[in-house]
Amino acid sequence: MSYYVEINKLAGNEDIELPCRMSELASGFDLYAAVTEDVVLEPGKRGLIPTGFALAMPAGLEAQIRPRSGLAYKHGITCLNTPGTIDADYRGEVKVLLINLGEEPFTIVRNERIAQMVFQEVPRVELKQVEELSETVRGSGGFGHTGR
Ligand SMILES: O=c1ccn([C@H]2C[C@H](O)[C@@H](COP(=O)(O)OP(=O)(O)OP(=O)(O)O)O2)c(=O)[nH]1
Ligand SMILES: [Mg+2]
Repeated sequence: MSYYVEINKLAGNEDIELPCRMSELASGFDLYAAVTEDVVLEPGKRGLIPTGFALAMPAGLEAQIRPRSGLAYKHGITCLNTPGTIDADYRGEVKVLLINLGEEPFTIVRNERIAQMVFQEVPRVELKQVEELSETVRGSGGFGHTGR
């Protein structure tokens, strides 16, 4: 399936790159930091990083905000709430909640790629309350009950 998603650059962010696929078949659009000055994340600290844009997705889509593996591997930088959820009806600025799990301070500079955004289809589900659930072999076994 292909979709059109509207994107709106917010005032003051004319210089910020639009989310961008870095290769033809990349799952994610890389997101660029719209910080107005350098932000230093000390080890163990988190920060809500603006991206300078807002979206309007059609019903039935969501966007997930995911870490970039390079930043995670090299610097311990990840998304605290990964995958972040952008609802189809959200019209505010998309933001990225980063946390520094590394040992060194990490500086985020304007227009640096900090995370990626993956669009997903979301089925429309209604919950139906019942008195008893259908039986399965697994039943209520979970959390490693099949072994390590
Ligand atoms: O990484 C994220 C996660 C969320 N959001 C925005 C878009 C999303 O639609 C909204 C709400 O997110 P979520 O439902 O995860 O947060 P909540 O704590 O449940 O807030 P709310 O009560 O506003 O739904 O915040 C972001 O910009 N970045
Ligand atoms: Mg919510």
